[in-house]
Amino acid sequence: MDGMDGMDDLDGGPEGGAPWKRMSKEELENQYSPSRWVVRLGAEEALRTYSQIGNEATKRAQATGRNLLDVPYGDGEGEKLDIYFPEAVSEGLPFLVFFHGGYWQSGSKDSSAFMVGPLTAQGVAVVIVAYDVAPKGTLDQMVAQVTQSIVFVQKQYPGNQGIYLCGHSAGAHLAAMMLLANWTKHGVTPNLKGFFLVSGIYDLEPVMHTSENASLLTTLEDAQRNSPQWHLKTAPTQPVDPACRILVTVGQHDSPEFHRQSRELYQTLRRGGWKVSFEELHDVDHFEILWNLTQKDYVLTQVPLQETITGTSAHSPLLFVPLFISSWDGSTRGGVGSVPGE
Ligand SMILES: N[C@@H](CC(=O)c1ccccc1NC=O)C(=O)O
Repeated sequence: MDGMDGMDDLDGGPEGGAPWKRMSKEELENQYSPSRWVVRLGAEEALRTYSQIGNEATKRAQATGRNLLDVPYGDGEGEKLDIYFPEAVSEGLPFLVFFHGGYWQSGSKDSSAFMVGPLTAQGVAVVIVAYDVAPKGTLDQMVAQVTQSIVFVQKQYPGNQGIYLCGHSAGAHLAAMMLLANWTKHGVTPNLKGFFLVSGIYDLEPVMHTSENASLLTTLEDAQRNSPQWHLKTAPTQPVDPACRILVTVGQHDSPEFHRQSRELYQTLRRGGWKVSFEELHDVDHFEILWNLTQKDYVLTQVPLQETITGTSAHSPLLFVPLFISSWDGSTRGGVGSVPGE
């Protein structure tokens, strides 16, 4: 079940120092440019397709279901969220709250409703959160906004059947930062039941050294303060709800650095006592991993698998899991950090 011991030391490794520290500037740049690793499209085309699929999914979601759009969760202009409800009215709904990616400097809630169709069809309310990307927002502000959005959902829907956080890429970083949140400060403890962390970055130090993102993080202190991997390693946290689960996923075609980031977060969380699973998703890149979430069929066809992996009821938003593993062909299960039956 383990098999990964000895691989999780951020500053360890046979030659000493994290692997990225031995990379040339160009190599580091390459490792942290997800679009350079796509296999079926060119980089530009992949980014364009990603926006297009996100836009279309959002238009569809807004036109077909019950929703509340541009709901303010704070006083700031950018502090808005969209809520998409399932058709069946129910007292206590599970909520999936999604944070988009875009390297903390692009992306928007208006093109990120990828998973709304399949999840609302399964009885899950989906919340897509906007936050102030750079240069308007700093990382500290984005983390504060995301925290506030979750507090808002809990206060607005105190009878919810669980809040499940999902983030992609930079959004997975923001979701993972919520593992460290001090909720008592906010006067409410959200009913957090699960985290779905998709192709995220959890140690921000290497990002400091990439051109595109240098403006986000100017000091090592900024990077560490905003690195869930760093905090969880030095001061492990505990879930408020012991049943809370975490799924850390990365696409097969994500870069080796993205793989390392996910694996190391998984290992640190496992050591800290969290109920965490790791999945490398077969034959998907950094963007396709999210496109798959628009595909309703996967939910319906993979229910038995979902039961196996999560051990939860068929009406749980962990139906998300089968979406993630939609292209699973049997050969990647049980691979690197996966914890069968957990
Ligand atoms: N300039 C980046 C863009 C990028 O990383 C990205 C784009 C859309 C959604 C998520 C992304 N990555 C992490 O947040 C790239 O080379 O792919």
